[in-house]
Amino acid sequence: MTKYVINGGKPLNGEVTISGAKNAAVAIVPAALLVDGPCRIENVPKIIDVTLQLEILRELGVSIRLLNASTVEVSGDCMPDAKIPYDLMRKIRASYYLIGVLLGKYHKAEVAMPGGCNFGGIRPIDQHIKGFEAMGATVSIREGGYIHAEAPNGLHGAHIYFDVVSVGATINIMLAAVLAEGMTVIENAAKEPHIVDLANFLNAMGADVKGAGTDVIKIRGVKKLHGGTHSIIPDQIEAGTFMAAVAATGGQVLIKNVIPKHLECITAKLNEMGVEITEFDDSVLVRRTGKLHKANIKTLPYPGFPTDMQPQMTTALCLAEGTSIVTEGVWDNRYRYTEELVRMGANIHVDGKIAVVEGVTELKAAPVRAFDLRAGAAMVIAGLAAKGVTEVEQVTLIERGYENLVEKLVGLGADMYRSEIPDTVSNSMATAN
Ligand SMILES: CC(=O)N[C@H]1[C@@H](OP(=O)(O)OP(=O)(O)OC[C@H]2O[C@@H](n3ccc(=O)[nH]c3=O)[C@H](O)[C@@H]2O)O[C@H](CO)[C@@H](O)[C@@H]1O
Ligand SMILES: C=C(OP(=O)(O)O)C(=O)O
Repeated sequence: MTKYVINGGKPLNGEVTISGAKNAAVAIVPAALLVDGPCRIENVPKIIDVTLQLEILRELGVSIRLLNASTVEVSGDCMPDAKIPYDLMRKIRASYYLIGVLLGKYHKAEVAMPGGCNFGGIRPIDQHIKGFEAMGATVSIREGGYIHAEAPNGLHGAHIYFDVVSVGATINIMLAAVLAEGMTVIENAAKEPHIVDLANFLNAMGADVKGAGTDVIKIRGVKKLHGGTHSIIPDQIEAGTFMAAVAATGGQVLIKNVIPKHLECITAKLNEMGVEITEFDDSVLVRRTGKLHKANIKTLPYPGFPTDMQPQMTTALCLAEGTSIVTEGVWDNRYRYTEELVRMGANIHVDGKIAVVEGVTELKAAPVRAFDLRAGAAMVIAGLAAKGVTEVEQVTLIERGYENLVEKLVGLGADMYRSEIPDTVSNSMATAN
């Protein structure tokens, strides 16, 4: 069992450098398989989801060289028929990008259903399937939870109108379309920064993708892609998490290696809450000295407020004066973590997609669990703000998406450490209890 032990109640001060974006890296790493020749990918975050994505590529026989701590070189050749272990695929969401990649390059794919954060219900892939079918593939779900997709005559361009704005479906269709015959048009596409980063990567390798970052993306298929170099954008959500942490604890932190434009929706909300933010070219200075004010938040697809920042901001709002209303506009159920905040003295009532947060003057330290990646980040923020010792369990879920979180927070003055109790010891403790 691995946990974080946090002796909270101290402000954060200093400088922190943001790593490459998880949700861009987990798309760009498999996208490298579309390329003939080696691709050098820089600013790759050292997080569990990327490690797993690289392991999946190794299962496909791909050669991967780690050139330094944050640069990998991926060769485009693979054994498309190799069976990737189910257990590996279902550990992360982004494993399903292998469908778009393998279907696009080899015209067939058989991969296990993906995993990822559990928001209490299914995470559908109907829009992905609709897109692949429109491009000429047949898709079926087979025994053992495997998705089988094939297009014996190759994929052709298509006009696809998504019923919902989906990051995953937009990426999967972009991956499938770059080598397809003719033009694919995606309408009602997602506009997140990682969609633009993927398009920039693909274009740097010789693809013809236009309109990424708007809700209409046009992809003209090309015969082949060539190798090259690409640097992954900074992680909007990691930066936002540090911003929310400073809001909750107070203090002053310079957050470096960010694209301030990607943070605007978070910056605007924190300003409303009384947090001062100064933007520089590639950094933001976040400062909170006074009280926090209430704010209402509604999560929406980009450029709206990101759902992946909802738990962290709700945690900061627990300490704001007055009543704040949070509305989750993307997922049906992303409030499970609020039970843990209530155990720390927060006053939150959840009704469906709405959480009503009555501010309290302090949170109290308690043992808590990370229910998922961002829920875990919220627990860390709560632990940093609460006086006393908070222990956060199940932190490997947090490490799916945050590089060196403990080291970065300790560098800002947090009093915390990562405690690893070998499984045999923790199992015998559980039995004794
Ligand atoms: C690896 C990755 O990038 N994960 C992110 C990605 O997840 P992911 O790509 O899974 O999320 P989507 O954007 O696809 O989901 C958005 C909404 O669309 C619905 N939907 C999605 C696909 C589909 O075929 N049918 C359908 O109805 C989902 O249930 C959800 O309500 O975007 C989410 C929304 O910003 C983020 O929370 C995740 O961090
Ligand atoms: C929900 C998230 O990730 P995933 O889609 O990979 O589970 C997240 O990054 O907050």
